[in-house]
Amino acid sequence: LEINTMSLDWGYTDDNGPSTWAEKYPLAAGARQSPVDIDTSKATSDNSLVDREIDWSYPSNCSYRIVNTGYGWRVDTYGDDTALSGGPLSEVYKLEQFHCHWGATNDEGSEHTVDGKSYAAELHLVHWNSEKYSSFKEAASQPDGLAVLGVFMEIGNADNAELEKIISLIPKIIHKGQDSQASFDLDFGSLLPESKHYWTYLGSLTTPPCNECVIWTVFKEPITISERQLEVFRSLKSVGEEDAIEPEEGKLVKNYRPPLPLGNRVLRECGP
Ligand SMILES: NS(=O)(=O)c1cc(F)ccc1F
Ligand SMILES: [Zn+2]
Repeated sequence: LEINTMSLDWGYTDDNGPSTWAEKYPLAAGARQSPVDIDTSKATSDNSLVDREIDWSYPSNCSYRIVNTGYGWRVDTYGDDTALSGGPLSEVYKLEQFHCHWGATNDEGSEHTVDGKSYAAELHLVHWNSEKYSSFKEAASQPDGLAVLGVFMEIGNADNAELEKIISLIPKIIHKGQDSQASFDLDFGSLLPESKHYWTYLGSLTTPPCNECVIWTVFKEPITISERQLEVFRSLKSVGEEDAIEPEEGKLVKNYRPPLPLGNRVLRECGP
């Protein structure tokens, strides 16, 4: 008798959420985990980052694939002519993908918090050290393998026009496993805040297997998205089309990991 419990290995519900991850993914209990609460009084602005602003160059027109991972949407880029350098980075990193985390209500949803404050959502642009390693997969097993840019998102009256290009594709990927190929000109510059001021620290992937391979750079200034746009995120489903469940079930209303202790890690900042 084979019972298909279809239970996810991990997720964000009470029985498979962040507090249970370490049972199957021991790295989740490590001392260099992400996200963290950014205690601004602990941030040091030593001279190591002075005039080392974070530099990115992304293409204006590119083809992308957006996929419903079951944990949210993810846009896979074909990071050929992308480059991230400067700031805390010693090498040039290539953009692999970007995705988002959000909550069921607007007073939660970001993964990093600032002095205990959550934002409504958080955008992650994931890069890998293509100077030292030969693939994203290999880089994800190295302590300096990945560089993730974190951008806080708060609710404003206006839609975010760049994000709208992605949101318009979400109705095509409502169910887990669905994907959509699109080539659109995405101005990444407007997915990032005007100010380049940031905090940086050494951390991990915020989902299992929680590898401790990320140099995190979190921008201080949030970007704004509209409530409607955030509702579209929440309309995604964590189950496949074939999983017969009630229409309201399986909705991805939250996919963020709460903060872990910074421990004795250094939190640096660049810019006021
Ligand atoms: N949320 S994250 O940016 O830490 C992340 C990036 C990946 F490429 C894979 C898993 C992750 F959890
Ligand atoms: Zn993420």
